[in-house]
Amino acid sequence: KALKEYYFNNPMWPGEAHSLKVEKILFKEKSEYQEVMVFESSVYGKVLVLDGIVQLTEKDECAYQEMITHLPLCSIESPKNVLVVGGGDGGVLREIARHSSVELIDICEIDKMVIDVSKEFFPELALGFEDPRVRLSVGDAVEFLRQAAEGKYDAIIVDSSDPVGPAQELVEKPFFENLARALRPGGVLCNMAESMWLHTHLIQDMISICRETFKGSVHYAWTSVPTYPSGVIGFLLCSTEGPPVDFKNPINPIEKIEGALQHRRELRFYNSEIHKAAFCLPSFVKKEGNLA
Ligand SMILES: NCCCN[C@H]1CC[C@H](N)CC1
Repeated sequence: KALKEYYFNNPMWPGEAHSLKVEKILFKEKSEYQEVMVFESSVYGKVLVLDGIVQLTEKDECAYQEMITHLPLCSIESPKNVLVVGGGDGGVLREIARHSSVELIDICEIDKMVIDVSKEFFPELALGFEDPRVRLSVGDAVEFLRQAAEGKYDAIIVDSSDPVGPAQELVEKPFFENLARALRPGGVLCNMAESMWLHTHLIQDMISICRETFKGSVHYAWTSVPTYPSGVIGFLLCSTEGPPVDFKNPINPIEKIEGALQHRRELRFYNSEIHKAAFCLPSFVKKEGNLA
């Protein structure tokens, strides 16, 4: 009931709610930043909820974690230094670990409770923290990016929650400018970019900021995540000035990376065909948001 009420009043999707039957609440506490809850659902396995918003479910998390990771990493020759902003559940780390060329995985997550809860209830995601290449910083990514060395990373993945809580600052221009500064020439950013059904204005604002900040290319891609509002979620793929990046044709296909498909947990959603398809947009999206 509580989950439903919040959805009807949530500014991100006013007037709509998507409900899951709660079999059993497994964890519910307030961290320094948000309310963290885990419950057992009837058909989607365990569910992680932050401030009443579904972050991931065991059944469909593969679509989001695999796409947000491999869309950028399969678009550049051999990624070495990667940064994750957010992603405290560990799912993106699990996916980055499939890329044998990667030598350093920095992650900056603000809420330690999310990490601890994932380790307790979502071992299939938290296994991402076990990779020796992972270097964890618990803190505010805005500060982390201010301090980041110029041109340090080949790829940055912003796996954030919605910009209505701790992640509010992650959609503002100064943050994108620091993301661009921390990337090498021809480096790539993949940013969670909400739903094309619900958030075209927010997406347009982010695209305008990115077009000014990233002098390479800026593209919108999307995937299906049944437990997110409207059932889809998008990603902004940006590259900095330098060697051009063709996001729509993966030059580093996952199928050709030794051991990638089976590394730790089998790849369930992403493949090179769905990579290309992800950039195909409905007409209203191309028209409305000049998201071509
Ligand atoms: N790392 C788990 C996914 C976090 N991404 C967000 C979850 C909530 C959604 N409304 C938007 C994406």
